[in-house]
Amino acid sequence: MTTEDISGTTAEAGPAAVHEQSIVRVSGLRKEYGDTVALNGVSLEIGAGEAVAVMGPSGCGKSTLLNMIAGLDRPTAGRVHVHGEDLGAMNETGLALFRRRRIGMIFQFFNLIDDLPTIDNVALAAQLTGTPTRQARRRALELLDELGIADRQNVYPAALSGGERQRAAVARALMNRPALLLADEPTGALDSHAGEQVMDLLIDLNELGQTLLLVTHDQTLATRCAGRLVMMADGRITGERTLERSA
Ligand SMILES: Nc1ncnc2c1ncn2[C@@H]1O[C@H](COP(=O)(O)OP(=O)(O)OP(=O)(O)O)[C@@H](O)[C@H]1O
Repeated sequence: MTTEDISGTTAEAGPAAVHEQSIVRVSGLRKEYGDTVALNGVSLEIGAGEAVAVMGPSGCGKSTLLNMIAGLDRPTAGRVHVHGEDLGAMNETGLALFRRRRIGMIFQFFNLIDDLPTIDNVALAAQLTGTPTRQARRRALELLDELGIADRQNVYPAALSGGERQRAAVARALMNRPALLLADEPTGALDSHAGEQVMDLLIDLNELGQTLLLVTHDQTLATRCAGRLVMMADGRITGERTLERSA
């Protein structure tokens, strides 16, 4: 696999460029849901090419942080910059465009569309940004091929295994060559073998230069895939450390 083939991230974001350029800059982030303070002053910077895992007890604000960085929800206070863009300065249309073009997301339960064959689930991500159908399907097929599931292109999600579904979801997330790949418990619904495959895939992508932010309860996933671990509790970052990737 080459960087261009799969992540589409160019050499400028390769391992040598780690930290030279911030992909994520979050400062003083606060998020309230009624009386609940989900985030209470979170600041975090992620350099190009980094793989960062966020861990912490249930309800500590991990998914809320991910959602703010993805522009899926707006903070009560604080700033989020992704790839140099200030999310707070964007209107809803701008945020939707930003998400489609700059962010790839994978979730525990894949979020594939049941009524679309695998290839169209993947291609749709590019079609929504205006890429012509033929071109989008061509890239979708290339990605499915790189991820080892090209033979499943015409199968509907219900007939895919868990690991194949997550691979399809990764392909969809990579369609628009995102600056940032966000993963929320990406192995949470998978058996150990499929989980291993998805971990290997995330490691490969990061080694090719893809910046990765991962939320997980799974210590193995964090230590295998990430180079930095950020610990959260009660809506705050309580510590962080560099990880030696355990291959
Ligand atoms: N849309 C929402 N409306 C109201 N409260 C919310 C909403 N989203 C999150 N919360 C609350 O904010 C807090 C942080 O939730 P969040 O989902 O970010 O935690 P988490 O660390 O990701 O948890 P888990 O590990 O269980 O997924 C929790 O108290 C949660 O109940």
